[in-house]
Amino acid sequence: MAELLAFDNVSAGYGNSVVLEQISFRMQEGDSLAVLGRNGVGKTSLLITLMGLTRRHAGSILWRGRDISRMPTHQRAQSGLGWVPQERFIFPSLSVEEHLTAVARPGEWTVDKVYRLFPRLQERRGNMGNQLSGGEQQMLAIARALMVNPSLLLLDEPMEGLAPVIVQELTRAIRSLVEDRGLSVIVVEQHARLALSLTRRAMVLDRGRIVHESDSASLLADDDALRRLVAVA
Ligand SMILES: Nc1ncnc2c1ncn2[C@@H]1O[C@H](COP(=O)(O)OP(=O)(O)OP(=O)(O)O)[C@@H](O)[C@H]1O
Repeated sequence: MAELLAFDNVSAGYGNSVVLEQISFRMQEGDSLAVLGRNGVGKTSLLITLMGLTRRHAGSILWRGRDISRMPTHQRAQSGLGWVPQERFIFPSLSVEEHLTAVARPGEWTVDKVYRLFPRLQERRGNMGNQLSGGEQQMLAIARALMVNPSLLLLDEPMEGLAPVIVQELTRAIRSLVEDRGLSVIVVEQHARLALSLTRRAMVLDRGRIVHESDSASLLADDDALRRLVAVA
């Protein structure tokens, strides 16, 4: 399989402060990676460093073998990085369908296809962003990222603050993206067990460094390691 992404000794942060230190990892096409860790250890910073929104102090980021370390954020998105930020950024005065058509790029994903993945969005197609529940906004944020036809989907705490029934719906959709369609994903999640059940590989951060890497299934089966690394009960 072709190499999709490589972080090579990346240190990055905000202004002079460094919050990610010497991060190195690789992803192949079709890989799925859970990024776990306690609050404030740098999980979101990892995703936004990939999107070019932190200050890089050292190291390089290779995307399909090309160094994108200096590439502006919009070009990273155009080259196949589909970012679903924690804040969701849904526009109050655009309808569901307008959110989707506004960003559409040619490729596998169409409005009809994302409606099949999220039937709830089809029911709400004419509703404005501010008329959606938190769960529907999250579905729309993922659907909008898919409309750009990304090669790698970056999900930042997609289940945060959502009711169990919505978490189930989102889990089903993300699982189908990963398992049936072979889409490459990085999932940052506080729900460690859920993220591990959705992915093939896992990485745990602590104070900006990688402190654990393994396949997701073996970490999921190791209660002691989960407690020690991510404080999961
Ligand atoms: N815009 C910013 N400016 C300065 N420091 C920041 C900024 N955003 C995050 N930080 C700091 O960077 C560190 C890592 O934060 P980050 O949000 O990446 O962690 P996280 O693991 O995603 O946490 P959480 O689970 O709480 O979202 C924290 O110490 C945080 O205070």
